[in-house]
Amino acid sequence: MTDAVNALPLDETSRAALAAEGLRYAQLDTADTAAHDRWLQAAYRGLHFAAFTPDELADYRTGFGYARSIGVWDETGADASTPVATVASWRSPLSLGDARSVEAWAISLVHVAATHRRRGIARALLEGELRAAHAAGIPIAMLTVSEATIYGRWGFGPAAYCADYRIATAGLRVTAAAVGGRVHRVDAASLRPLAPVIAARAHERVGGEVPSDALHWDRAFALAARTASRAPQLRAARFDDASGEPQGFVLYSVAEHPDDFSAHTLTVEHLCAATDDALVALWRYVLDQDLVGTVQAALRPVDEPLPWLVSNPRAVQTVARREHLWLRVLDVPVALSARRYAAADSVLLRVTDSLGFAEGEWMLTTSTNGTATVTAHAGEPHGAVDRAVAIIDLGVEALGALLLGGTPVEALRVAGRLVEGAPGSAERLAAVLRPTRAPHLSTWF
Ligand SMILES: CC(=O)SCCNC(=O)CCNC(=O)[C@H](O)C(C)(C)COP(=O)(O)OP(=O)(O)OC[C@H]1O[C@@H](n2cnc3c(N)ncnc32)[C@H](O)[C@@H]1OP(=O)(O)O
Repeated sequence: MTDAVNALPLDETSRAALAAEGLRYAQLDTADTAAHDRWLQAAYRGLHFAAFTPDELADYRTGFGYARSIGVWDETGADASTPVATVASWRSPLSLGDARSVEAWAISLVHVAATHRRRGIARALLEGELRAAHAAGIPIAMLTVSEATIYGRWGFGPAAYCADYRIATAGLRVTAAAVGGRVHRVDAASLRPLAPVIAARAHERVGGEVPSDALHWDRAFALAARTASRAPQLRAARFDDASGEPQGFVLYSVAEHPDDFSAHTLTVEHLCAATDDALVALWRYVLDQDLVGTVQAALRPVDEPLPWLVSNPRAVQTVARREHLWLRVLDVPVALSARRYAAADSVLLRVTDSLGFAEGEWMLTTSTNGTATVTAHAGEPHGAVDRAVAIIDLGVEALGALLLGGTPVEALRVAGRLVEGAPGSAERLAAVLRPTRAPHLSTWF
């Protein structure tokens, strides 16, 4: 059953727009098992995943039932009971670093069947989600995307980035100083209960993280029907600090090299560290494996200290770097006042938003203790503000991109995505937003 906190009312504007097209827009009744199964099959088929088996459907019905699942049905189609479009959403904390977080509306499983594309169905779904979340007082919407070309038009901007690394480990030494505590090789399944606990601690250290649900962790640990066949390949290690407290873990698999038994490839499936010591110790464990020539790790932080842990920084190749978490600000004062800031200053943000939620002039005033106040700037028209204030004109998608401090202000200025209303304003905003660690999201949702 959809969790009560996620059961926001259906958006009437989108319902009417789709009804005018002869389409029924409705919230899925997750108590109806057959309807739920058809919705799940349609949503995942829309993303080109293989069809679910009955066991897999049972996992997903239970594991994903908390979400608000919406479908669009075409009663004139050959299979009228299967939705031609889907979207799922739920309330979730979004980490902001410095042990802070803010509530956000997570949006996922957006799909429109190939038979119904380019008729405005996705627009109705997305705008419906944004209006529903805004009406419920949720300050930010967020998603991870299939294509980076889709969501900017609805005010989302890329706010956290990720990198894929490949490390040539032959002859490579880990030069980082040894840390206290120790790494234990363990059964993957034994780690499963600890994973969300350690992840929650790790997420406090960085902006951009979103807690994973139980089904996600079951899949990661090869305990779900969908991934059970991977269990024999899955290896695990746990890091305990000097007092014996688990502070990190790594899940990995090793693929044999067809010709060279000393050049296998180790893939880091998930490395989670709640402390610096855990991070260093787990990377040491991974990189020190004999008979491995290559280590690869995807979806890692862009500021991973890997090159600085080893004897040869060039052995660490960044094979991909891309945007990962997209944010859409719905309530500027709540979104901006939730995080900590790196410097004291006053910045007037003049935000344009075609959907209206974030439109306005907002005064961000930060103090030396890192806190901020954000108020609607009711005073002067453009250009007549206090000369001591930095002034930035920007669209809501640029505001989303900047929110966690992971997108360079200067790059947005050069690209014309923001405009200085007073000289030096971009540099001042960058100083205010600078995070300790690059924002990072270690999963998809
Ligand atoms: C958060 C997530 O779930 S990410 C997963 C997104 N889903 C997928 O990638 C699955 C495959 N793709 C699809 O299902 C569909 O093509 C969707 C959902 C991307 C788009 O659905 P549609 O109903 O065709 O979109 P709709 O007709 O409402 O188009 C709205 C706008 O988006 C644009 N658009 C639609 N698809 C794309 C695309 N793939 N790339 C760029 N722009 C697109 C349209 O041109 C239109 O632009 P406009 O601003 O000029 O009006």
